[in-house]
Amino acid sequence: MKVLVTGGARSGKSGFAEAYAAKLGERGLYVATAQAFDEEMKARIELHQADRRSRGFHWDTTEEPYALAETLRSTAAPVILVDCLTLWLSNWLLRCEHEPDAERLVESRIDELADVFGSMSSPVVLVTNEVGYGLVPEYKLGRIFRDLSGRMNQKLARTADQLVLVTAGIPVELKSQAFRL
Ligand SMILES: Nc1nc2c(ncn2[C@@H]2O[C@H](COP(=O)(O)OP(=O)(O)OP(=O)(O)O)[C@@H](O)[C@H]2O)c(=O)[nH]1
Repeated sequence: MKVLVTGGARSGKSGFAEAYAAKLGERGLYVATAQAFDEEMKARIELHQADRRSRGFHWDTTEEPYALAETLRSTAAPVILVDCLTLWLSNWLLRCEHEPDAERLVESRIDELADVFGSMSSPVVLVTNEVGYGLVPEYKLGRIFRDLSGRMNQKLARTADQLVLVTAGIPVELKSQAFRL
């Protein structure tokens, strides 16, 4: 079962993805891609960790800002939840930003991730963001990020058995296993 959960910031997508993943298996691996660059982010992450504990979500946690494909390939966890791909993408773009072919380099990471996602036999839930609804970003890097995010989501949604859009806390199923072509 390959699930892609998408939505805007604070849409409730992480909470939904976590509850859904917990239904797919009692134990699993939570893969966090966020990095605590400042105190605000550190506090936010600690809050998430405390919140998970208080809700009785006792999965193993791993923090992996870059090597997602490798993590998915090597894990023996019965269920995997990754939160979130947008930060993972941004981590890669910032790492490659001074390379002349940054966009192509990051795109090849997306392709690698999509390949691994397609070959997963254990249930996996990936969380991503809808980033393209606003204004065209003023800076080139922002525009590249927006385009890569859109292409990444399309590639993963094509492979997913199920695509869920979360808006204002309400999950809407956009693709179900029954409609997989
Ligand atoms: N490093 C690390 N990051 C974590 C951990 N738990 C959660 N996160 C990160 O927290 C982020 C999600 O939190 P927020 O940014 O507050 O949520 P949001 O995506 O804006 O809001 P929702 O749409 O409501 O989920 C994800 O990118 C996770 O990677 C953890 O244990 N370690």
